[in-house]
Amino acid sequence: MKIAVLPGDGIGTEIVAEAVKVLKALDLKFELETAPVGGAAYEAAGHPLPDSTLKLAREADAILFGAVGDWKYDKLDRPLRPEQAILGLRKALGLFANFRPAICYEQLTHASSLKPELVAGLDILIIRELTGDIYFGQPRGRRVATDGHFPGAEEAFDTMRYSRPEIERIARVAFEAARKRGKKVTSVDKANVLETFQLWKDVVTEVHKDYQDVQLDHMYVDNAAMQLVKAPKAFDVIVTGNMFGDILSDEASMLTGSIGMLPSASLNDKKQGLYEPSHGSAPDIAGKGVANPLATILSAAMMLRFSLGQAEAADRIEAAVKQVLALGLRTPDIYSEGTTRVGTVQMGDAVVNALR
Ligand SMILES: NC(=O)c1ccc[n+]([C@@H]2O[C@H](COP(=O)([O-])OP(=O)(O)OC[C@H]3O[C@@H](n4cnc5c(N)ncnc54)[C@H](O)[C@@H]3O)[C@@H](O)[C@H]2O)c1
Ligand SMILES: CC(C)[C@H](C(=O)O)[C@@H](O)C(=O)O
Ligand SMILES: [Mg+2]
Repeated sequence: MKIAVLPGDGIGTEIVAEAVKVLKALDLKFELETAPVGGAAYEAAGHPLPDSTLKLAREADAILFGAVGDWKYDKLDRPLRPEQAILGLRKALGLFANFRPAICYEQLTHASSLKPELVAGLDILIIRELTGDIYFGQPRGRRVATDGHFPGAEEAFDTMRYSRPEIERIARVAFEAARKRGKKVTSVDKANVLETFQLWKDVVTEVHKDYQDVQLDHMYVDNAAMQLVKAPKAFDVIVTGNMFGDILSDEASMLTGSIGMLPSASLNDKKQGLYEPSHGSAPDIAGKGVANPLATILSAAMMLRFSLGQAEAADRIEAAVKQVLALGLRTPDIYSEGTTRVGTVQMGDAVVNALR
């Protein structure tokens, strides 16, 4: 089993080190190969996704990814910015299905942004389409406006696009996932305004005919953002487009206590996968040893389950995380009174100890 380890920038290196430590503590044989990505790769090789890193990612059975980005690269031309590395990997490997489970662990109900009773037992799954939408739609660019409110002014434009097969395959992923859990899918769109999402709604409704055992609801994204904080437990599986999924998953992370608790899996149709926390490189806390490594450690568990056929090892990691939380250990982002504040490395060590 070959795992490509791409730590990236900022807290990426700190949290991936902890996940690697946890993987190494399992009695499994992995070949781990590390490569630079993002700003780190730009510094080392002049490009955020060097060919050698992409090659390694393609050849590996799975990819463990940290995070990329830093404000200092904001002035670079877009193709050279660190974020292009993760977008490029998703596109190159066809990782269209992004699973972002928002689970509120029993011990963290008091760390959530919502009242404990609203999040106790929360277990929802956001399935975000990851290789389409306005993120990748062409054309895009800048030009001088020839119409609109300010003809002659500089304007910028992006294109929101989805094709029928793109929607169909992500809808199937969502219905299949719902079949194994709460049997309910909420498809989140903006069909009242956007043609792209009218097609989305039509196609999801058609695909649903093959999944009559699963309940399907449609919800506009603005309402979904509101319902997520009003009554999050009313959701089971949420399926949505690339941009709405990006935003709603950060929102959902706060129900779990912190974005440092939200893992993710990005899969293609061959079940090859990239596993990363849903958060970014957190430049504000990078290098301070305080980042929460649990989202990355839980992403490693998803990797074992989805790409490496090691469900038992995944269960063990998840149980170890629960045990560490039960011991009262908390990085600052999930700290609450009466618990013990620890740093990134101590948290990783505690998970390793709990595995033993
Ligand atoms: N997949 C990725 O690599 C990815 C994802 C999101 C953002 N980014 C990039 O990261 C950079 C910073 O973006 P941002 O600040 O908007 O988002 P961010 O997710 O990096 O940080 C948002 C807030 O959450 C906190 N946070 C994030 N992860 C945490 C953790 N594990 N433990 C504790 N606190 C944590 C940060 O300290 C910050 O206050 C940008 O360059 C952005 O483009 C990359
Ligand atoms: C860094 C950025 C390109 C990325 C996204 O928007 O997909 C991030 O926010 C995420 O959620 O993984
Ligand atoms: Mg995001």
